[in-house]
Amino acid sequence: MGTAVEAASKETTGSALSQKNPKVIFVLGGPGSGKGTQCANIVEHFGYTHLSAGDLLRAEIKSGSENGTMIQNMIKEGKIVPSEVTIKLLEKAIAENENDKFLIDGFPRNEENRAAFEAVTGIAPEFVLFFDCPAEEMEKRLLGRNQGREDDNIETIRKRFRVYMESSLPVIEYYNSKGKVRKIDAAKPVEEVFEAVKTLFTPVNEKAAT
Ligand SMILES: Nc1ncnc2c1ncn2[C@@H]1O[C@H](COP(=O)(O)OP(=O)(O)OP(=O)(O)O)[C@@H](O)[C@H]1O
Ligand SMILES: Nc1ccn([C@@H]2O[C@H](COP(=O)(O)O)[C@@H](O)[C@H]2O)c(=O)n1
Ligand SMILES: [Mg+2]
Repeated sequence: MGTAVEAASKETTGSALSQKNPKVIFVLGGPGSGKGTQCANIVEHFGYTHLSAGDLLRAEIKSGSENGTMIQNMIKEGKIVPSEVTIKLLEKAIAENENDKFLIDGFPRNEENRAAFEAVTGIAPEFVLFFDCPAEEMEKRLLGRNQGREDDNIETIRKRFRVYMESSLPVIEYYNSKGKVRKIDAAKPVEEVFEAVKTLFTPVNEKAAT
């Protein structure tokens, strides 16, 4: 059977993205750090398409897919869904969109996600936008989010924090060692965070003119 990465790389030639060379930015940070909020701002100002891995998984549950029950159970437990499932959803979303620049939010969440995405798609991110926020602030935001998410309860939030520390931070460290991480202080108010984000998306010549 082999590892997920081996299985994934066998599919590279048949990747749904073989006709496309998209520009990808990974948007990472703890649960509730503000990834979705800031992605919406970036979409509005800079013309990217936002793909949230969590939203794609939740849509897959709603669609009545055969993987729905498994995904629902993993989300309830704050666990990471196997890469092949999430990568297929991301590939399809990228392939079906006419845009060629994407914010991939909440992915890669662990080393398996990272290595399998690279093996399947051959895509390396332009950079990794990392929202750095203290756990107490993230907990407060998640408990106040009020969007009816099944994982916004204190028990699941604690599990998600553990997975973030153990599995997701090492991925951020990996990209940091490659000089790809752009760290933003995400504990500030939304507008201030976006001011910092903007500087990463504004071309250098435009910055000089202002
Ligand atoms: N800078 C901020 N200051 C205060 N509240 C914020 C800030 N950014 C986002 N929020 C609020 O915090 C909550 C979580 O934000 P958001 O959904 O963007 O986080 P996320 O990183 O996408 O979380 P998850 O990983 O759970 O999807 C939302 O209710 C949002 O309105
Ligand atoms: N790469 C991913 C991303 C998310 N999940 C699961 O979805 C949950 C919610 O994700 P958000 O980004 O919307 O917070 C997350 O806790 C995981 O259960 C995943 O498996 N793989
Ligand atoms: Mg989100």
